[in-house]
Amino acid sequence: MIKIIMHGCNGKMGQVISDLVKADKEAEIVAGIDSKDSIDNGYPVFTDITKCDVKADVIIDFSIAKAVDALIDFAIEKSMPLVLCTTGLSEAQIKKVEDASGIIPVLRSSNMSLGVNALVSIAKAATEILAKSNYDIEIIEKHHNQKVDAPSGTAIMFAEAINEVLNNTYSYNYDRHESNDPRPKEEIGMHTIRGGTIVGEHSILFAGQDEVIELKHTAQSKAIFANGSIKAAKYLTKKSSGLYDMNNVIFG
Ligand SMILES: NC(=O)C1=CN([C@@H]2O[C@H](COP(=O)(O)OP(=O)(O)OC[C@H]3O[C@@H](n4cnc5c(N)ncnc54)[C@H](OP(=O)(O)O)[C@@H]3O)[C@@H](O)[C@H]2O)C=CC1
Ligand SMILES: O=C(O)C1=N[C@H](C(=O)O)C[C@H](O)C1
Repeated sequence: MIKIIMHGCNGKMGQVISDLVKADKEAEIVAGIDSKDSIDNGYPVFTDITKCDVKADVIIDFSIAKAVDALIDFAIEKSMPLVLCTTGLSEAQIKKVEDASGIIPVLRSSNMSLGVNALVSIAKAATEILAKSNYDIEIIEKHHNQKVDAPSGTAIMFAEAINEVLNNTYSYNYDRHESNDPRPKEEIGMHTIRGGTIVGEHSILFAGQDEVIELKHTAQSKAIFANGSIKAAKYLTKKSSGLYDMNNVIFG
């Protein structure tokens, strides 16, 4: 039975995970950390991370970027593996994550679903063929109206994977609201839509002469991310220090 600390336990993802773990015979949440102790979760909730003294095997995090520095310090101090799912991290925070992975196991992924991680590989293969044939690449992401970061972590993950195939020669153009020129070839357009309760949609458009190919992933519930994070937590408890992602969990 693995013992989990849920960071961001009262949020939308924290609550989905709390419900799923109740039915999981191999895992239990032993404590939560959040900004307020406003929900009866059946486990203790700490509003100050430095006061959390509960022993656990792993931390799952779905919170907010500004909480991540203290979270990393806590995970290192307690020598606890960390599954880091919060998006919108700064470059300095990403560096801090990398440094932390020299001390503890850290799994960071902007999308915990099997489908998105499979689509990243498909998008890379498509880029090999289509970018060389002068297709333009645009990424469109849609999310609910409560999301605070833009573009989504997943959109950035797609862009970085595609750009890696292109030897990192493409730049990113966000929404083009100030553009007066035709589109240069070597850019990836990034577009954000926010509305209602959209769980998460990501499209990668390859637009060529008189034809368009669209790769699309639609999240139909938050359970796909929650289940991925629980699998990742189980995986990480068996690992030594290092930086992991969902490819390690899904594809071995
Ligand atoms: N990697 C993935 O697959 C996925 C990643 N995400 C990412 O996860 C994050 C959370 O998403 P979601 O659950 O929808 O967001 P929510 O806003 O619903 O939940 C975040 C929770 O974190 C709490 N919080 C705020 N400050 C702190 C703090 N200092 N310490 C601990 N908790 C704190 C918030 O409290 P309060 O409301 O009071 O501020 C809230 O309860 C986002 O960055 C999102 O993009 C989401 C889905 C999938
Ligand atoms: O905030 C969300 O909801 C989601 N955030 C992640 C992101 O920024 O990519 C993953 C998922 O799309 C849902």
